[in-house]
Amino acid sequence: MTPRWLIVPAAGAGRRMGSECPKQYLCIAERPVLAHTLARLHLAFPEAGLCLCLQADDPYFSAEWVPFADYRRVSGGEERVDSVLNALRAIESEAADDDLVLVHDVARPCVSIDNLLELAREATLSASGALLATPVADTIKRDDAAGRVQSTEDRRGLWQAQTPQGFRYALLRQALEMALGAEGIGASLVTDEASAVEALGLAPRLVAGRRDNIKITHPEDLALAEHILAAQRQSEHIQETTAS
Ligand SMILES: Nc1ccn([C@@H]2O[C@H](COP(=O)(O)OP(=O)(O)OP(=O)(O)O)[C@@H](O)[C@H]2O)c(=O)n1
Ligand SMILES: C[C@](O)(CO)[C@H](O)COP(=O)(O)O
Repeated sequence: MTPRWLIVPAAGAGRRMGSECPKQYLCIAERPVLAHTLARLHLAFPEAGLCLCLQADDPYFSAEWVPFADYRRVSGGEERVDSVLNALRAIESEAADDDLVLVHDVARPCVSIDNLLELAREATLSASGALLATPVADTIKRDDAAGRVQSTEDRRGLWQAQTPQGFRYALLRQALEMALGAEGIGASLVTDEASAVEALGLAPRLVAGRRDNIKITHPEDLALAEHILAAQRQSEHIQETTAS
């Protein structure tokens, strides 16, 4: 099932990147990260409605990077999860309770089409939604707040969450309104949409994704993303050549 709505949080400041402009506007292969991410989402879900969360005074954005016919610009919030809730509120009058909503970080331009389609399928089948994730492949250490190892964590059963994460509109709206409400767990603990749904006592499905669906966060991630996108383009070219 193709999602009715795509929410793309793109209102972050990119502090950990330390660049002049927010990381979503840094260029890879002569196009901003934002353009790559939106193009990838459009390739998978051309008919979806896009809600793009941007800083209200974002001076970098250009509509030329938006391939979607149906798109809305939504003001971002203080935290990532606030931006997502703003988008859900913005489409309230148009959304049906069982509309499938996918939320995908603008900072993840390398997500594969196959993973996007598989996540949408699993999110459709799971009443509690679904998220892309990868099993932890490194040993996990917990520090003692003084730069030393306090403990080694049992990594069995641990996953690194990615995006997209997909849920029905009514469930995601209820989960975020409750998590961020006066009695909620608060934005600092809602670092992804799934955690708000889990706070309702539900268990979203984990969908094993590719490890190269990286979130561009630190300076070294940009060159890595550029390499991944180049390799994906080469692979797609080879597949097209073989098919023709
Ligand atoms: N108030 C916010 C904060 C983040 N994001 C978006 O959420 C995604 C994941 O957040 P993160 O990687 O933390 O981005 P930043 O918050 O920009 O990075 P930093 O924490 O380094 O400032 C990004 O696409 C970012 O643009 C958002 O829409 N609104
Ligand atoms: C949503 C997310 O990408 C899942 O791993 C991650 O939680 C975003 O965290 P950030 O600190 O807002 O980058």
